[in-house]
Amino acid sequence: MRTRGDDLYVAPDDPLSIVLEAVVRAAWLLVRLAIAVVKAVAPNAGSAIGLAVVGVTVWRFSLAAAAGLVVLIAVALTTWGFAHRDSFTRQAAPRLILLWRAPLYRLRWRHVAMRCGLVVHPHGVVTYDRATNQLVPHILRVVVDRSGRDRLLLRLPVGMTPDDVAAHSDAIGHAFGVDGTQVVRERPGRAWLELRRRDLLREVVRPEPATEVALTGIPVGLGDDARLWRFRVQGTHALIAGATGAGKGSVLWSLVHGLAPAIREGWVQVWALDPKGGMELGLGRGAFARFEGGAPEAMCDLLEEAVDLKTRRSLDLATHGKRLHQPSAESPHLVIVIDELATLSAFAERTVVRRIEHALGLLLTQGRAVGITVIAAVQDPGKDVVSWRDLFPTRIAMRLDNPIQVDMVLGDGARERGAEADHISELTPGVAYVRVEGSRDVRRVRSAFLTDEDVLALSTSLGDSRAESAREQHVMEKKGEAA
Ligand SMILES: Nc1ncnc2c1ncn2[C@@H]1O[C@H](COP(=O)(O)OP(=O)(O)OP(=O)(O)O)[C@@H](O)[C@H]1O
Repeated sequence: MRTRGDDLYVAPDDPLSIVLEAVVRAAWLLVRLAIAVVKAVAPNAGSAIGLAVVGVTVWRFSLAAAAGLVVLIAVALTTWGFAHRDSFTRQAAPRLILLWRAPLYRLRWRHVAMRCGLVVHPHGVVTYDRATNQLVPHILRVVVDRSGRDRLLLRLPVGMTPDDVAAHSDAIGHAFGVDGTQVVRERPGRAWLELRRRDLLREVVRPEPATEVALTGIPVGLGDDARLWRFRVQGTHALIAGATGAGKGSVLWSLVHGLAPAIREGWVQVWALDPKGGMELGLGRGAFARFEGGAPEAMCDLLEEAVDLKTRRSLDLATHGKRLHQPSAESPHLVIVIDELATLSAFAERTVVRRIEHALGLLLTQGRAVGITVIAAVQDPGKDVVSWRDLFPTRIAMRLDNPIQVDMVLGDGARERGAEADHISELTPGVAYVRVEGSRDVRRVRSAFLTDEDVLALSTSLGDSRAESAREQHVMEKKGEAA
């Protein structure tokens, strides 16, 4: 006799039950996928509107109508792309890419963050069931910019800092298949994670035509954010560190190129010291008001002359009750360029070494307010240079040999925050990392490249204009004497 219980009994290997279970599981998976897609798409207005329009078209009309709409939009965009490539690349391309990339980042983010170890490890008892949701950063915004970077604005969970994100950013970059990453602080509790998909700095950067000069920011190259790299000259000293062939020379020449109009007008002067016998700076010596290339005593004398100038200017400022020097043709801003700081005193006698160190120390500690800027290049930031390093507010790390040198130049933790100067390729001389003024963040840049012909032309034109103004001054003096 069969009981009620026998009727309900279904054998585990019953084909019908297997199919039913598979259907239920598939439906559940689809629902979860749909929820995940909606959650990933919803925060991005563009993707959300696009999805909604397609959904409504299918619902109100038909699938074919929705497909037709998509094809129509695609044809319109392709025509725009062919007809006006520039405006399409500038305006449409980043927005279109964002439509699919933003949801994709959101869909994969939690999994990638957990796998890469970007997780807060809670202390004490975790009572909230879904606590893991709060242990990885939350993506607040995704931005795709024209320079080939995707930027994710993260809200950090309690217990996590931007440095923690930076420490795991390399692994996250690999997971998303990008070339490089960088972390930039936004405000407390938030940080931008920048993922570099295309490297703007792979191409050689040509110098901008030098126009009006502002000593607070001379354009010397390009940043990987597609903005100009501006080099502050006023009120600072700069140390440029890079292995041989890293492109230190191109930073110096780009700077002289950018200063050229002011040099012509006479309110900026560049004095150059090239301890390597003029190999680097000698080519364009016409650009410099003073040049010494090799003899330690002569270089020392030049530095001491600059110290005398500093003393005179300090007295002058004090007499007139001023705190800051204003450059003018009578009292030009002085830029002292030293091509290899470590060899400046390497071959000098002890007394000369002491004089050089004394003069350099005075210029670095007291020169800024009186319109004197020292810009020194160095190959090995470890050797003999460390004692000077802290006196240079602006520091630039070009290609370096090891990660320790990066922190030595840019400051502790700079390497971890993305300044991978030891990973700069030998094939991209001129690429460097610089500290962003007023913050601990670093920026990746490439200096503009002036060929030897450019340097010679610059040197000749600046040399000629200086000779011309010397002639004019001589004539004026003669007239004055005659009167
Ligand atoms: N910004 C740049 N863009 C493209 N190529 C560059 C750039 N800077 C330098 N180069 C190339 O790299 C070579 C080496 O550059 P440079 O002499 O400036 O390096 P350096 O760091 O001054 O080396 P060293 O310390 O040995 O003098 C140059 O001859 C030039 O061909």
